[in-house]
Amino acid sequence: MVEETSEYVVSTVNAPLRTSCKQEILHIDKAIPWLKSYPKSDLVINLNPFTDECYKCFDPDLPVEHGLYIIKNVKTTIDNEDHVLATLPPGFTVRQSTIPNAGLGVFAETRIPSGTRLGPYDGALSKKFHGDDWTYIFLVAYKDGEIKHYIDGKNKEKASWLRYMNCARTIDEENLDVYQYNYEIYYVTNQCIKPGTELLIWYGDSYGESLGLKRTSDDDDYAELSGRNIIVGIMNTIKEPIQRYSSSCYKLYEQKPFQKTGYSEFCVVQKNFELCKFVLCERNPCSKQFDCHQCEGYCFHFGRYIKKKQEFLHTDNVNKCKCHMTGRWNCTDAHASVEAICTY
Ligand SMILES: C[S@@+](CC[C@H](N)C(=O)[O-])C[C@H]1O[C@@H](n2cnc3c(N)ncnc32)[C@H](O)[C@@H]1O
Repeated sequence: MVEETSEYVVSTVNAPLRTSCKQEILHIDKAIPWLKSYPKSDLVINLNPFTDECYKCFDPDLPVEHGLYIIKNVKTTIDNEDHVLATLPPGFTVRQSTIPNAGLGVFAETRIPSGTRLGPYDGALSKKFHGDDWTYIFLVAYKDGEIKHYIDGKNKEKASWLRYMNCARTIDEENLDVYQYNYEIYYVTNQCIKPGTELLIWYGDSYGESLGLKRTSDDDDYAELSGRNIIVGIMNTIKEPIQRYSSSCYKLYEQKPFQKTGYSEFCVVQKNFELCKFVLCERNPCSKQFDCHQCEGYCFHFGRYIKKKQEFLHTDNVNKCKCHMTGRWNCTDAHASVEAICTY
C-alpha cells in the first residue's frame, strides 16, 4: 500500500525554542518541491540535552530514525470501534479537549521530547473521495502535487489515534507539525511536551477558517521563518456536534473545560482490580454534587488490549478503561490519590 521512496519532509523541527540546546544538523537531501518554498536544506534537530529544559525532555529510550525520536502506533488486530484507541501508545491519553466544543483530544501524560515522530495517520485509503465529510481526511500527494490518495480517519475500525488531534487556536498552541514520509502522514512534536499538555496542530488555512480560526500575518511570518508552512492536507470540513455533555451547565463546561479546579471526575479502583471496574464520579459544576456510579469496560495496559475479566499485571496511570455505560475513558491506579492521576 505504501510505496517506498527516499524523499521526506520535516517541518518545524528547527524551531527557535531550542536555541539553548546544542543542535545537531542532519541533512535531508530531497524535500518535496511542491511544498511552498520549503528549503531543501537542513533539518536542525536537538538530540543533545545541554540545558535543564532540554534534559527534562530527553528520552534516551526512544528509538531514533533520521534524527527524529520515533513513537509508533501500537499494532492491534482489533477490528471493531476499539481499534483506534488500541493504537494509542503508552504515555498518551485521549480525553475531553481543553478547547471548548472540540470533542476529544490527545494529551501527553509523560514528557515527549521535541522532534518526536508520532504515527502514522491511518484510515481508509481511497483514490477518490466521494463523501462530503472532510473532518478526518488527509491528502497524500506526489512530488508534483498530484493527489496520490486520501486517508479518511473517520472510521474508528481503521483509524489510528492521530485522528483525535485537534486544531491549535493560536500559533503558540501549535506543538505538532505534519510530516509526509514514504507516502504516509506523521505528526512531529516541535517542542518539549510536558505531561498533561494537549497535542495540537494547525489544520491549515481553509480548515482553520471553517472552525473560526485564523493565523495573523505575524503568525504567518513566524510560520514561514520556522518552516511551518508545510502541507496540511486536511480540507474543508463539516463540523461535528461532538459535545456530548448536554446539561443546563453546558456553558460552564465550555468555560472551564475539565480543568481540575473547575470540574473534577475521578475513578476509584476496586481493590481487587476486577477489571476495569471502577466508580466513576462526576461533579456537577453548578450543583457541586457528586454523581457516582459503578462502571465496567474494556481496558488497556501499556497500550496492550486487555479483555474484560483479564487481570492487570500491575496498575499504573497508563491503564485505561472504557466505560460501557458512558463510553468515556478513565484510568485506574493502585495509589491512594487517584484524583492526582485521573484528571478527566
Ligand atoms: C480531526 S477531528 C479532531 C478530533 C475530534 N475532536 C474528535 O473528538 O474526534 C477534527 C474535528 O475536531 C473539532 N475541532 C478540532 N479542533 C478544534 C478547535 N480548535 N475548535 C473547535 N473544534 C475543533 C472539530 O469538530 C473538527 O472538525
